[in-house]
Amino acid sequence: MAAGESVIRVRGLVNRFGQHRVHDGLDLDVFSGEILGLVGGSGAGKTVLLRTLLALRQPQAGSIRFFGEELVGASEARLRALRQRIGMLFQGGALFGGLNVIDNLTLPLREHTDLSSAVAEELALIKLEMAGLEPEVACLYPNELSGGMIKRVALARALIMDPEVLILDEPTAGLDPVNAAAFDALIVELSRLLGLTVLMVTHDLDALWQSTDRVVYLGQGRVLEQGPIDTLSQSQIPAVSRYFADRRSRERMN
Ligand SMILES: Nc1ncnc2c1ncn2[C@@H]1O[C@H](COP(=O)(O)OP(=O)(O)OP(=O)(O)O)[C@@H](O)[C@H]1O
Repeated sequence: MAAGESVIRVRGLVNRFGQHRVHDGLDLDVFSGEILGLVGGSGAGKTVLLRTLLALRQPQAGSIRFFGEELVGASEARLRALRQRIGMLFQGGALFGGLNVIDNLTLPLREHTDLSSAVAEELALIKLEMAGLEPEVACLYPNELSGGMIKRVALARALIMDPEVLILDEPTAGLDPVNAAAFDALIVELSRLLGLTVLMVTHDLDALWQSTDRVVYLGQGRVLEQGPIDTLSQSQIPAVSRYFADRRSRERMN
């Protein structure tokens, strides 16, 4: 897909819980090769949007195109094929506690490919290295890993099927500033190296400044404003400027 084309194109998205319209005609584009930050106040609908993009939830109305293909109403077989082109890093890592690192990493390969165990393990070790981890980590269990290592293993697993799009839900939440900055730098490096398109939900101002090409602010069920972070952080829209002022004062207190 050429740079500048929409990898994800959302139009007129409506998500409703009873009378509560979380998304009310939301339009969003994620362009090929960009790192897009998604922000918004608590309850703005960021998680519901990610779940809808991953087809874990059917919206009440609207269109979602991934790589030009409509996802809303697609067959389970088509969704499986699409999901293989998307890497997802959930908050907290979502690693399987009963499996060691190498088995967590090779699980998607065992489910979706016919690769031999030896090749799958070789690939997993390459992804571990890409995520900045030593091969010795492969035989550890999740409860033997630090918070930063869990994020990196989860990132290695998100990359295991060579996705074209990476979706990250608060990737640096819970990390100290040094580990968070290192993780942000890794995301930028991998995105450039692999030509990945990245959609990242984050409240972390440092991550927004260091990593993103563009930021989208979600509010009142729609995209209220979008642009580079220096533009957004000086927005004249009251909800957006309040959000950034609030984040700045929280980060000063930490
Ligand atoms: N399964 C559900 N049933 C009813 N309401 C829901 C459900 N899931 C989400 N909501 C509502 O949808 C709204 C958006 O929730 P969502 O989790 O997407 O917010 P968010 O932007 O991710 O917030 P935060 O930054 O606090 O994580 C909230 O008002 C929430 O209560």
